[in-house]
Amino acid sequence: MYREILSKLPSPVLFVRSGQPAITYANDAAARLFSHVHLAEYSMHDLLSTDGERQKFDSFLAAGDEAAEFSFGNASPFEDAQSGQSQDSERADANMKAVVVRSPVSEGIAYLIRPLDDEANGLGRFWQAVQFDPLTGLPNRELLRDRMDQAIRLASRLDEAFLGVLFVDLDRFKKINDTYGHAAGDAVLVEAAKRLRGCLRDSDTVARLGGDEFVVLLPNLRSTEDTSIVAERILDACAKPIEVGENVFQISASVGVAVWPNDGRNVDELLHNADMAMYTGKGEGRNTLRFYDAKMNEKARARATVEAELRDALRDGHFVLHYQPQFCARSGRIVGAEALIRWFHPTRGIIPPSSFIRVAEETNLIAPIGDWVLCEAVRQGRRWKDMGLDLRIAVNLSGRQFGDSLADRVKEVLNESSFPPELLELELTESFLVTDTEKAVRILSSLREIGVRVALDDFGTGWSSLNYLKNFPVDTLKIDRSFIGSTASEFDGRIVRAIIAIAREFNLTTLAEGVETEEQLAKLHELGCDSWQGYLLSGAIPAQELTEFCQLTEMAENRFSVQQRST
Ligand SMILES: Nc1nc2c(ncn2[C@@H]2O[C@H](COP(=O)(O)O[C@H]3[C@@H](O)[C@H](n4cnc5c(=O)[nH]c(N)nc54)O[C@@H]3COP(=O)(O)O)[C@@H](O)[C@H]2O)c(=O)[nH]1
Repeated sequence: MYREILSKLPSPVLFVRSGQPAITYANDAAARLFSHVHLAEYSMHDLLSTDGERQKFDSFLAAGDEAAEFSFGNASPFEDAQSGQSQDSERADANMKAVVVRSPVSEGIAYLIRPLDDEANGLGRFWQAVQFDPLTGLPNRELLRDRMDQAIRLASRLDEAFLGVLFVDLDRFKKINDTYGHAAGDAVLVEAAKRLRGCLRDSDTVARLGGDEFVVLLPNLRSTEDTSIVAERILDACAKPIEVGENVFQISASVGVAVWPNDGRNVDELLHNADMAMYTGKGEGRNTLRFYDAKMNEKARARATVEAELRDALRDGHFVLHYQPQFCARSGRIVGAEALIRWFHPTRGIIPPSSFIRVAEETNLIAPIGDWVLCEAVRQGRRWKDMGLDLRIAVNLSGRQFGDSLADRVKEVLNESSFPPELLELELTESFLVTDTEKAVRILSSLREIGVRVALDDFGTGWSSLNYLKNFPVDTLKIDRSFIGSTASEFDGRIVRAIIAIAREFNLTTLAEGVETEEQLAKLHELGCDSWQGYLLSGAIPAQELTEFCQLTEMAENRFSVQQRST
């Protein structure tokens, strides 16, 4: 009962048990005063305002006096964030009376606190540091959680009240940080924080969780639609250019929304679901607004299962490569083979890459999987070479593999199998080249030095810029199957002709993919395409079948020549 009374006392009280460094107990008023910070993680020393006060406190403990008075709350052990100086000269925020308590149950010191400031102002810089993000001055995660918790309690007592939680993540922020340095990144964050604050009412909270992640709390909403009005305002505010020194940055934001009570009953669920909505939107493009729906959780669970199974597959050797033959248009001979991964799932059978490459990329499992593909394809190329088949092996790369260490790794893999570099062709898409052109030129040049070939996959679909061809050392343009079409009438002759003309101009070879009919092949030949692949003669097949296929085509010399077909 006494504990109950103590907890309800309007004055803040702390207690530290003898022999323990940290605060043992805080009554409700003290917890409120310190904004529900975990006081058990702090000692009384942490709370005292100056070195002088701390010395006085130590002497009090050493002397064994029954009571003493101290002031605390300001400089404490924390340095001034701007100057790095301690602030001993500044005023205290509270007075504290320390009283020794000796009872049969417990022995220690009780501290009775009398705040000098009003509670709403908090306890100066000490609590500022504990509850606010030092860069932007916004509430941090702890304070946000506390405010969300309070807002949920309040809304629970009201009829038809809603809370909106908006998870905001800046797009392209990492690139600014990496390219222009942390000072520029910090300036962008400060400006973004200011803009977010400007989109809200005083009673709303915007907190910075860390990095480029912010959360907006809209308490006591009358309608869930209000969240979209604020979210749209945030998207607009973030999409305006940000000037930092001489640079102008064009960023945007992705926003995910979860609404209490429909999308989560507590702080964790709301934050998790708003985050998931944001993440789903970001996956579909930038500058997006997504509202949480329960299916996102199902998708996330399914994704987590695939991720775990992919790890098992890599460990247990459940991936295999199939090879799709590539034909020379003039001779009709097989000149190469594209390695395409397949997953032999123990219960679900063969799973095509379209069902797992994206998860592998999102989880970065694509790095070890892609490395396995490279090694296995080169080993197979070596086996064919040993049989007298000089096939060029094409390997698809993920953007995640396209880094500064790529050339060294490729060299290592080629050396391990003594495989000629000119028989390896790495396929990449133009999207690899757009984010950091200097880096792309560096990587492609080191691949060129080794002597491996590079093909631009899906050429003409999306990012194409003739500048790439001028600046990037590549060897082959793969004409995307969407231009070849599935019937003769869908064959886009103008585009295919243009791609072939561009390739000639830049001294590159062309390879058409997705050739399914004789008519398409005849047209490609007419337009002067160098090589092709497609279901017309073969999809991707196991290595052994391709060996037999090559032997057969060798026997039927020139059987597949387009020249012969078209004449
Ligand atoms: N990073 C990696 N990506 C890989 C790897 N292996 C495959 N992939 C990528 O997955 C996508 C789907 O590949 P897949 O299901 O194997 O499909 C390939 C061919 O089977 C298919 N194809 C071939 N001929 C035809 C045809 O005549 N018609 C038709 N409709 N489809 C055909 O095309 C796919 C090959 O495409 P591309 O890579 O653009 O040449 C695909 O994007 C693969 O790139 C891997 O190891 N790593």
